[in-house]
Amino acid sequence: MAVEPPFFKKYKAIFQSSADDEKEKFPMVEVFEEFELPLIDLSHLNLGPFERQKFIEQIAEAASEWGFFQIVNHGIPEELLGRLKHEQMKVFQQPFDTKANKNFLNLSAHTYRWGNPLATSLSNLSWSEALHISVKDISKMDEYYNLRSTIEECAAKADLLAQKLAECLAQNLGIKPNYFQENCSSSSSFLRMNRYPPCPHSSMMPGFIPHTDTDFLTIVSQDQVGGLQLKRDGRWVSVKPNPQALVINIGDLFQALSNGIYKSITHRVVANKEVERYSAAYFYCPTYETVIESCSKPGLYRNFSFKEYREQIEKDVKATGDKVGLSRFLL
Ligand SMILES: O=C(O)CCC(=O)C(=O)O
Ligand SMILES: [Fe+2]
Repeated sequence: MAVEPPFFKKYKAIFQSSADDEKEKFPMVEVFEEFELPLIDLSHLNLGPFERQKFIEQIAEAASEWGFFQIVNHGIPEELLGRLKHEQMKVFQQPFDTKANKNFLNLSAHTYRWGNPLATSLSNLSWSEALHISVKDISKMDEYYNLRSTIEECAAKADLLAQKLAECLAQNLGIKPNYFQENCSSSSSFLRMNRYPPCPHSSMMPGFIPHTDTDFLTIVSQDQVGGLQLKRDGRWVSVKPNPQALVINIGDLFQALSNGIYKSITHRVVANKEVERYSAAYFYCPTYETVIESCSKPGLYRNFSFKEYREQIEKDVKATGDKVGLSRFLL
């Protein structure tokens, strides 16, 4: 039984119509270099007040200059991340028909995504498959015990790490220390496992379309293949994989909360031509009722609840094929 999603079959018309369209040919190859993101050592947080302050300044600078950074000594054991990848490989090796079944893993119908249902051209067709799981639903996954328990363990560890980072970033802005404890519950976040099959046309189409993340911050564990790119000064920059590090990026909600000081940066993934790539991302989110309000005045954005933000995105994606995002909420 076939494992790979039927990209060519489903998107036949798009592949045919773009075959002789010169414009479509090389949208993915304008990368100029592989970049090492700011690399920050989390163990400094526990060395005393001076080191802690230095750590906070470092991540705050990375969050405002880059919107992205990497952390080492992050407290999520390498063994656990290895186990997650192993389980991830196993689950994506299931037949496509099994993965696409609406009851797959006993989770909701939209958990499994492949390609982009709204793709209109190669440039907005994602050559990847993903399992997007709400943390509150993990306990329902009773059939795949190892996957479930591994995800559970990862989500718990990632949640603590996300909270720690968010609190440091907030402290730098003068936001009260318990802001995240009050507004994020351990089940308001999401975990996404991504798989990028080898892509014969990786110079023509993204593995994951350019986007910003809809959360406070994201923790990404990527394997050695590479392909994650972020937009900096109008150019695409590749993030060099570092096996010891986790990638952290600021999401839309922290950009709004920080009144534009921290940047939610557009990023994408380019799939590899020959080998598959895996990544897992933890999206640190508040409860739906949480109202996001700029921490300083005058605010760049009007207040909005997380629920309103998600609903607006859903509307925009349906209407335009893309998320409009924070610019909708500018004052
Ligand atoms: O695969 C990656 O490295 C990043 C994936 C990503 O940006 C996402 O899942 O939002
Ligand atoms: Fe992302």
